Amino acid sequence: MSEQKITIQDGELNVPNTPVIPFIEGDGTGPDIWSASQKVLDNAVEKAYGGAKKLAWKEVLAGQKAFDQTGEWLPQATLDAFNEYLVGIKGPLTTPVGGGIRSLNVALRQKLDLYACIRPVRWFDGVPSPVKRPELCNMVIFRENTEDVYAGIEWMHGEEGTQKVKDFLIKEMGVDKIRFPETASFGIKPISKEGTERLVRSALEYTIKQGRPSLTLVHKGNIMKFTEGAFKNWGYELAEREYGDKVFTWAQYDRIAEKDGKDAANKAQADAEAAGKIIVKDVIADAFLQQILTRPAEYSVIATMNLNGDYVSDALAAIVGGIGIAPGANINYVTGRAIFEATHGTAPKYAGLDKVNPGSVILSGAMMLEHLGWQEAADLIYKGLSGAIGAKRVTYDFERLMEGATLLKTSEFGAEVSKHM
Ligand SMILES: NC(=O)C1=CN([C@@H]2O[C@H](COP(=O)(O)OP(=O)(O)OC[C@H]3O[C@@H](n4cnc5c(N)ncnc54)[C@H](OP(=O)(O)O)[C@@H]3O)[C@@H](O)[C@H]2O)C=CC1
Ligand SMILES: O=C(O)CCC(=O)C(=O)O
Ligand SMILES: [Mg+2]
Repeated sequence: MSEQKITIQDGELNVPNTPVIPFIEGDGTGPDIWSASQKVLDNAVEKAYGGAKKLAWKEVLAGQKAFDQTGEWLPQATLDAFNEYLVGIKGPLTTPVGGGIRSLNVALRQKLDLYACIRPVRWFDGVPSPVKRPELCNMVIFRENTEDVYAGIEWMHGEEGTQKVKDFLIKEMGVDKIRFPETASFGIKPISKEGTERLVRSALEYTIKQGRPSLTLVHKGNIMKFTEGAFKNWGYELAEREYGDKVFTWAQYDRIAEKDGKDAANKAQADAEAAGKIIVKDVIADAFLQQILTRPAEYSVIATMNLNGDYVSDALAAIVGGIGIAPGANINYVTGRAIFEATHGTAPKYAGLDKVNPGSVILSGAMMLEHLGWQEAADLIYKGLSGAIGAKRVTYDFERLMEGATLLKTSEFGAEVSKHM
């Protein structure tokens, strides 16, 4: 079978039977996880299609391996490959704290304009959880992936440029609220209408397609009024303008309540729900983080900005069993470009030990197969993973919390997933 490129036409992917899929192995635990995951993906495709379809893997470099081999952390050839082949997958890449290179993960998302980070959070039967009813947590996070403080526009105290920024703020803009101006560093948080609208549109399209009941805009708009507050307002406006016949928003609720009273607003919402409309609502981020523990069933699809999405992803992953089983995708729905990756990082203390859970990358691979339209292969992965967990043959993260479980290495768990397909 000859290898071919995935292409896109009129917003639809054309997926050949042997698509070239660029992959980054990743830093830290990345190589262990990738090696196990790649085998699971290949086995699922082989079993689903009996050789009629095959993933043609193409390794591309990023992170430490790229630096060692090319002197660059993120070579242009890697970006070119993701641009050319459209759909790829990656292991985690290390980002130093407080200095050094900026995040390569963020750079990939920004340079390829992968504006939506989609992280489904669902519980697999038998996975140990810190809450009593983990099955009530069934959410899909749509995290804006290119803006916010992740733009990396910041100035370190004492460095060139910081004085200029401070002078501009204080002298030209009349800012008098910088508590310790002599020792302050500064950061900028850009949130745009375009960025918000394309993210919320993607989340709403997903909500409609999946028949989910609600979309919640998570923000800290009470404090950051013109960035996070604007996200909320632009989100509601977009929902009403483009999906008016399919949604009922809490902005509409407020307008009805103000004009005709709360009873009328409650009735309008109940009527909308009865008519199968999607409820578009919002919640302030700190309240959301407590309600995902106390009332998780009230939330379904979540749309939020970059930093909130990062925090919320790990918090929700913990509820359904932790970061070892938390997949994700970075997608641009217009260009068709996508890179699938786990929510977790490189877990450096476990690097090279063949120890950590490959579940997040395996499930990210299943998301990739679904994105390609290879649902049969994705379903085999869900079946295999459920089977391995059901047999209580799991990696350390689950084994330490499960009674009567058998401890497996990363590679052994991968093989166990394949066995149960
Ligand atoms: N997209 C990406 O590539 C990401 C990269 N990073 C980067 O990764 C590096 C390390 O970040 P850190 O904050 O330590 O976060 P990590 O997610 O790498 O690790 C934190 C903890 O999560 C648990 N964990 C992580 N991965 C797994 C796994 N596969 N199976 C089971 N448990 C797992 C471990 O918990 P325990 O100790 O309880 O065993 C680990 O100590 C940083 O440089 C960071 O920037 C971070 C997030 C995403
Ligand atoms: O890029 C990084 O190192 C961290 C990214 C991260 O935590 C995330 O995307 O969830
Ligand atoms: Mg994170």
